[in-house]
Amino acid sequence: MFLNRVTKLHDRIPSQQDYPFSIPAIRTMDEIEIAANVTFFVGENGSGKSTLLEAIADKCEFNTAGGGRNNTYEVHASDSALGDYIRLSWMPKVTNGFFLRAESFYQFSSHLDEVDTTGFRDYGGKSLHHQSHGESFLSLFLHRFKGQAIYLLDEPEAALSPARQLAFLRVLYDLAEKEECQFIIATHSPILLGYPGADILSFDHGKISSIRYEESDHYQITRYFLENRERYLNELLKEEQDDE
Ligand SMILES: Nc1ncnc2c1ncn2[C@@H]1O[C@H](COP(=O)(O)OP(=O)(O)OP(=O)(O)O)[C@@H](O)[C@H]1O
Repeated sequence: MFLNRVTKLHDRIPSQQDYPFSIPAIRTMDEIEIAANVTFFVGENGSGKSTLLEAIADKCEFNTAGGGRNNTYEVHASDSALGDYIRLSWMPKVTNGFFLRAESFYQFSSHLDEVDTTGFRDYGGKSLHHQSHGESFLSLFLHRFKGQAIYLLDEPEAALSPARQLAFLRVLYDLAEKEECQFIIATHSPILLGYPGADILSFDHGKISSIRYEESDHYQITRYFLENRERYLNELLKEEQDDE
């Protein structure tokens, strides 16, 4: 493990009312201990997961649109709003890694087409544009990701079928356990969250706190839905009709 703590620099904050400090979990954040090789950020939409992940990518000097340190290309050059207000503590420090952001992966693939001179050696042997969305993600994980590095992934499940999410768990295991790579992953996937031994940090209820897998909404709602689909749908759709 490399990154072991993220500290918010309280004295520098200009206003608690403005983004990103208007987000409750970011406003109340003090210090986050990163306790495992695989850490998940979970929480409701808008709870601040991407904001913090992007700030960590910024401090790692990765391209905040997606990529590693050497990937500079123009795409909504998003200056991290939080990056200047956090400090990362390392033991030891690593500079290798990658920030995966599903929404700008297309632009990253175009950037790679322009600069690659290796026959896409680190990306499965062909342009990412010539692979499906899910295939290109898995190629990245399988070929580009290696030891002594930190990987920041924002909703990697976006492109992956349930079967490929399981395949990703296997890749994650090999990288985290055998190569000792570190991962921080923002996710809504109850499959990915099931990774054994991961630390799950919830951004819900206005604070960032470590929770058990079974405590996550993702696990509870998915489980309840699968076990009670008819009743659940009846209630849900009836409520909508009643509302009309
Ligand atoms: N550049 C910005 N300026 C102002 N507000 C922003 C900006 N980016 C995000 N926000 C707001 O901050 C909140 C947190 O956004 P963020 O993208 O971090 O959430 P998230 O937990 O990653 O959500 P999701 O699960 O939907 O990806 C949201 O309410 C969003 O509208």
